[in-house]
Order: sequence, then structure tokens, then C-alpha cells
Amino acid sequence: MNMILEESLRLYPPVILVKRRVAREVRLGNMTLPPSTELYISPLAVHHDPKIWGNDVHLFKPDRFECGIAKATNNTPAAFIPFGFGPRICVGSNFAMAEAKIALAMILQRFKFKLSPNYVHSPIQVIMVKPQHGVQIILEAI
Ligand code: HEM
Repeated sequence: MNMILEESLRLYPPVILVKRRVAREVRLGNMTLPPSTELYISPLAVHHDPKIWGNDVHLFKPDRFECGIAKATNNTPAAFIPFGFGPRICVGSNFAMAEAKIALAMILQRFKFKLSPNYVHSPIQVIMVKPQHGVQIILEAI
């Protein structure tokens, strides 16, 4: 379940941009950034970089996480940042993952489900990334 959630967060990070402001002059690669420069870091872009994830970057493949995030990102921790990175990383990340697993487990204990043929895949950003037309699923009690 962890792998499925991680792969979902990779392909569709709810937060597609995090922002940082440079506090003092800093070298970043071959650039020198003056204080107050604003940096926009896109989890969406990083998560879809074939140089990190390979040519199957756009495919939903939860098993890429089977040996953990470090292995999936070739030891590049900043390549998987659905909850941001560093000292200001999301404080609710563990809570959010636990909550999603509990909710899914409660559904799976009672139902089988499949995607409705009416579903139209159209992720959209309205503050967070979400399915534009909702996600229609067909539940079957077990
Ligand atoms: C799937 C669910 C969630 C996602 C994808 C998410 C994502 C993020 C991201 C990307 C940041 C910015 C991190 C950075 O700048 O490096 C953030 C910050 C934050 N998140 Fe979340 N978040 C989620 C759920 C939650 C929940 C459930 C809570 C509270 C219970 C929460 C509370 C916060 C707070 C307080 C911050 C600001 C942390 C700081 O600036 O020090 N988040 N989140």
C-alpha cells in the first residue's frame, strides 16, 4: 500500500510548487544567487524527470518503490518531494500517509472497487492537484 501511495504522490503530487527565499548570497551550481532571490522548486517537474526515474517515468509503477525511496531515486533524496524537503518539510506527512492507509484499508475490508467507464482522466491544479471531474468508482460489497 505504501508503494501505491508513493507512486500516486510521485505522478500527481498535490503540491506542485514549493518556494524558498535565499537568506544570504549563495552559490548554486555555476550560479551566484543574491539575497532575497526567490526559488521555485517543482515536485511535479522533478517527479517526471526521466534522467532520475527512467523512460517509464510517466507510467504508474508502484514497484519502483519496492526497495525504498533511496533505491527508487538512485540515492537522490530531493528527487521525491511530495511533502517538500529539508527543515520545512510537511509536518503532517506521517499523519497524511497513515490516514490514507487506514481509509484505504477500511474500504478494502468491505469492498472490491474498479474505475467506472465514466471516469475521465483530467488532473487539474486548484490550489492542490485534484481530479477535475472527480473519480467515479464502482463498489462491490465483499
Ligand atoms: C497528502 C497530503 C499532504 C501533502 C502532499 C502535503 C504537502 C506539503 C508540502 C509540499 C509542504 C511544503 C514543504 C516545504 O516547503 O518543503 C507542506 C507543508 C506543511 N504541511 Fe503538508 N501536506 C499534506 C498533508 C498535511 C497534513 C495532514 C498536515 C497537518 C496535519 C499538514 C501540515 C503542513 C504544515 C503545518 C506545513 C508547513 C510546515 C513548515 O513550513 O514548517 N500537511 N505540506
